[in-house]
Amino acid sequence: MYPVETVRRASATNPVPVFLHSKSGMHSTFGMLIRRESLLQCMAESTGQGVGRDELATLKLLALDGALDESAKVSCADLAERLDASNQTASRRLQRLEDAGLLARDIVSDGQEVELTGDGERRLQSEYADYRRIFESDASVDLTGVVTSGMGEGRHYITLPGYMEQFIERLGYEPFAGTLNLELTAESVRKRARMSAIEPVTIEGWEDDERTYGPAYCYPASIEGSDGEYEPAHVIAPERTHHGEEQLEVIAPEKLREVLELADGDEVIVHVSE
Ligand SMILES: Cc1cc2nc3c(=O)[nH]c(=O)nc-3n(C[C@H](O)[C@H](O)[C@H](O)COP(=O)(O)O)c2cc1C
Ligand SMILES: Nc1ccn([C@@H]2O[C@H](COP(=O)(O)OP(=O)(O)O)[C@@H](O)[C@H]2O)c(=O)n1
Ligand SMILES: [Mg+2]
Repeated sequence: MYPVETVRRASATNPVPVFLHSKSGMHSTFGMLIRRESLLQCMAESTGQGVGRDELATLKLLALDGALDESAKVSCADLAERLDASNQTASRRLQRLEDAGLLARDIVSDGQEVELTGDGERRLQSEYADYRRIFESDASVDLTGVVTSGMGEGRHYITLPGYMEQFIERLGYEPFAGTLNLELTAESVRKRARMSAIEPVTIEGWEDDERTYGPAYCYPASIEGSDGEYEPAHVIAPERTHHGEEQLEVIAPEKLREVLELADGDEVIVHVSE
């Protein structure tokens, strides 16, 4: 068991829409997106990052200028004009984006070269996912990864009655005791953020006498191996996890290693859709 403090928690750049689907009243009276936006701002302020709506708009503009795949040259004066802001404001926004790790900058003699970092791209992907959610009803995403062995903890968590009872009721099946772990390709790690365009089934957190257990979000999926495709299954994203974004965990009523004849290193495609 790992101390809870070492656990990676969902953050503003994490695709898992933890806050949108929390049953703790986060979105009871306000529109979801407004609420999330204010939450992001508030998180940014509380961590001193200062990344809010204005900085995100700046980040989008830089991506449109080509700063996503390679560095792009910008001048503060030009940026200021396009943002309808002063030079000083434009400069401050770039600084904040850099401080928050969303933008890499290189000052050159006649301006600066900027490029979005991985976190910067993920932040925009997450915005994009929100818009897909608003405008597209049949959002789906295909993720590719290879089967890996994890820490052997999945079995423990899946079979805890506090989770199991909810799985049976909300997913309509009793999951096999464990999670199939996949190590995603670099491209799929980036694409993963698009999952937040898909409405997950929420498994709520709970507590016993000793500790609290975090919520988890289940995204409907089918799993395609070289031997065929399996459904039903769900990508499970626990709010508290020891894994990074390159690991995807999948649950299903049966042992996927057996039904799809999978072994470590085999490639599978996970089709996630509503
Ligand atoms: C339904 C579910 C709930 C979980 N809740 C917690 C939790 O409350 N605290 C925690 O430290 N880890 C939690 N985990 C995450 C595990 O500790 C771990 O990150 C991961 O699921 C282990 O997977 P592996 O054994 O397949 O590598 C949860 C996992 C699942 C599947
Ligand atoms: N639906 C599932 C869930 C887990 N599994 C496998 O069942 C075993 C137990 O899952 P686990 O999550 O406790 O173990 P690890 O993923 O940590 O190796 C692992 O070998 C998983 O890959 C599976 O084949 N199909
Ligand atoms: Mg597992």
